[in-house]
Amino acid sequence: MNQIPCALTIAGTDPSGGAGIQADLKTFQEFTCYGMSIITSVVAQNTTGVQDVHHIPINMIEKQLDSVISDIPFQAYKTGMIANIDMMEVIVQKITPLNVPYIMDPVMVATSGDSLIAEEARNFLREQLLPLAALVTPNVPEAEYITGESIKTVNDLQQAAEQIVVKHGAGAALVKGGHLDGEAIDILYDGNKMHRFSSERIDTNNTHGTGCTYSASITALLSKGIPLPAAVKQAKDYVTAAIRHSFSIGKGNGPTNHWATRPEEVKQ
Ligand SMILES: Nc1ncnc2c1ncn2[C@@H]1O[C@H](COP(=O)(O)OP(=O)(O)O)[C@@H](O)[C@H]1O
Ligand SMILES: Cc1ncc(COP(=O)(O)O)c(N)n1
Repeated sequence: MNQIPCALTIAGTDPSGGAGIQADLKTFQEFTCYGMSIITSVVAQNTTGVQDVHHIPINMIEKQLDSVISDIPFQAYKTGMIANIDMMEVIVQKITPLNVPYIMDPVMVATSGDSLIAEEARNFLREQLLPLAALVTPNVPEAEYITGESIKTVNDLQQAAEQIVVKHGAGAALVKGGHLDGEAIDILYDGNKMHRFSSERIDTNNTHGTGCTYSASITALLSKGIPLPAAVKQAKDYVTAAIRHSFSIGKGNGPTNHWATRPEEVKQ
């Protein structure tokens, strides 16, 4: 057994450092969790949008997974951008035997509006990957796709969270209200209880990578054995501070600030 908590992310890259693998590893580091990463796609993107995408060949994704899984135990892992069905199939095959929490950020569209996964892969993601997840963290458009229902209110967030667990088979669902108006309210349904996490809405365009940062924080905390509602509460506080102190760098939606609120154990 490792002394240090270890977490793995399986996702695409962001050379401008705000989203994807880069955001995940920065977040793991801030939570004093040893971070590892499997790259699915190299994405030419920045704060203004996605310029191009190069998908890593399937056999290299498989080999990367084998390299990590055969060598270093980890206590939680997450997926972000998985662009097509072939990638999803190899990931399902490799992760199904793992007996640690799987956090799925069902990444479909970047903050800039660019699509990050093939149209036909969305269905596969919902039918094959989602039921393996201990937690899935959709934003409003993603939850609308998964449930087929439109989401406009907090009540709709609650219904979507319940449906994603009861009907679609995720262990728990955290439906994020970042795309609604008013307070930034997220709803967690853990199969037993509805939990509500809210913060004031911060007036900023710097929200590039907020979803990646949030799900990576939860993954890091779960790798330490922190129970799910407490992990989401701490992660919500972290991402809110990271948005509040976000950087106005770049020409578009700037990135979050990972140094804004260091977790307690780091401060001590
Ligand atoms: N302007 C904002 N002010 C405060 N919190 C926000 C803001 N925008 C998003 N959030 C929060 O950031 C987190 C990520 O949510 P969201 O932006 O919906 O996800 P995604 O990046 O996947 O689209 C959620 O906790 C959401 O409530
Ligand atoms: C490789 C990659 N993965 C995910 C996102 C979504 O980012 P956001 O957290 O802003 O929704 C992104 N822009 N790029």
